[in-house]
Amino acid sequence: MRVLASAPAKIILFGEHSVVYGKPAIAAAINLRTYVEAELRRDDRIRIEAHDIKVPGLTVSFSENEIYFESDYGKAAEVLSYVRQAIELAMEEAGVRKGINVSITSQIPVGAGLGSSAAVAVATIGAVSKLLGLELTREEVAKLGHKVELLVQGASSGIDPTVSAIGGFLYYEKGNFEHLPFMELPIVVGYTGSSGSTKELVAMVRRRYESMPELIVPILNAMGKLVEKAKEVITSELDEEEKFAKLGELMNINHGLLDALGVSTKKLSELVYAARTAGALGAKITGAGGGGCMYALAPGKQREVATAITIAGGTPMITEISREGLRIEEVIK
Ligand SMILES: Nc1ncnc2c1ncn2[C@@H]1O[C@H](COP(=O)(O)OP(=O)(O)O)[C@@H](O)[C@H]1O
Ligand SMILES: C[C@@](O)(CCOP(=O)(O)O)CC(=O)O
Ligand SMILES: [Mg+2]
Repeated sequence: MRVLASAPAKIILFGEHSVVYGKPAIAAAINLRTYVEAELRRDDRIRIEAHDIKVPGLTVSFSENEIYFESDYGKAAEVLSYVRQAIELAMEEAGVRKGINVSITSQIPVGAGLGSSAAVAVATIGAVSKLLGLELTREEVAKLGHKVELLVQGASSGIDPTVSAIGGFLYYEKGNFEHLPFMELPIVVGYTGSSGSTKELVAMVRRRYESMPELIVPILNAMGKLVEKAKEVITSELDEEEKFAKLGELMNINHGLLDALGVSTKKLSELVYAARTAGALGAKITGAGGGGCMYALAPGKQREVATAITIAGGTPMITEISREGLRIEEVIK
C-alpha cells in the first residue's frame, strides 16, 4: 500500500517570535506544498529519501578509476530529524511499527521562514498515519506536528504545524486557533536566498529575553498588542482600502520590533525598504528571520514591488492563500 499526502507552507502576517511567549499571532497557509509518499516495505527498515535537502559537508575524491564519497553523517541525520520524529510519533500513535519507505519532494524553500519544517512534519504524519490505518483529524495532526517541532527545536509555538494542517487564514494563541474571514491578500514574498535556522533564532531571542527581560518583555508585549489590533482591523467593517492601509502600518511596526529583537539581516531589511519604496503599504520579515523571507502588502503594486525586490537582489514570489491544509492526495492499495 502507498499513500501520498501534501501540506502547505505559511506566512506569518503578524506575531512571529512573540507567539513563542504565549502572545497571539496571525498566519495564512500559502500555495507552495511539500509532498510525502509513504509505502510499506517487506522488511522492518525505515528509509527516507529527501529530494530537496542539500547536506553540507559532502566530499568527493577521485583516484584513477575510483570515486569516493564522504559525507557528514551527523549533519545528514540532523537535517532529517523532523521527518524521523514525525514517523516515530505517527507509529507511536498507531501503536504499530512497520518497515516503510518515505519519499519527500517539496516546493518550499528550506529555512526561509515559510514553515518548511512544519509542512514536512504534517505531510509525513498525514501519509504515515494513513498508511498504518489510522484516521487522524487535521487538528490531531497539527498537535502531533507541534510535538515534532518541540522535540527537534526545543521550543515551538505550534502556529506553523497548525496552519499547515488546517489551512486558510488563522488567528492563533497558545494552541488554540480561530479562522479569520477569508480575504484576498495582495502580497509579494521576497526571498533573500539565504537561510536561517528557527531552532537557533528562537534560542537567540530566548537568551536576550533572559539577559535583558526589562527590554525584551515590553517588545514582546507590544507585538502581542499589535496582533490584537490587526485582528480588529481584519474583522472590522472597514472597506478593503482602509484595512490594507492600517495593516500595512502595523506590519512596519512589527518589522521594527523584530529588528529590535535581532532577527533581521542586512538583506532582509534591504528587501523590506525596497518594497516600501516601490509602493508597498507595509513590509516585514515573515517567520524566524536570520535570512529567509520578508513579505510586502502591495494592493495594485504587486508587479512594481516584485521588480524592486529583484533589483535589491531577492527573489519575489507572488503567492495566494491556500484554503486547504493537509491533503491526502492518493491512496494506492
Ligand atoms: N523537503 C524537506 N525534506 C526533509 N526535511 C525538510 C524539508 N524541508 C524542511 N525540512 C526540515 O526543516 C528544517 C528547516 O526548518 P526551520 O529551521 O524551521 O525553517 P523553516 O521552517 O522556516 O523552513 C530543515 O533543516 C530540515 O530539517
Ligand atoms: C519564530 C517562530 O515564531 C516562527 C518560525 O517559523 P519558521 O520556522 O521560520 O517558518 C517560531 C514558532 O512560532 O514556533
Ligand atoms: Mg520551521
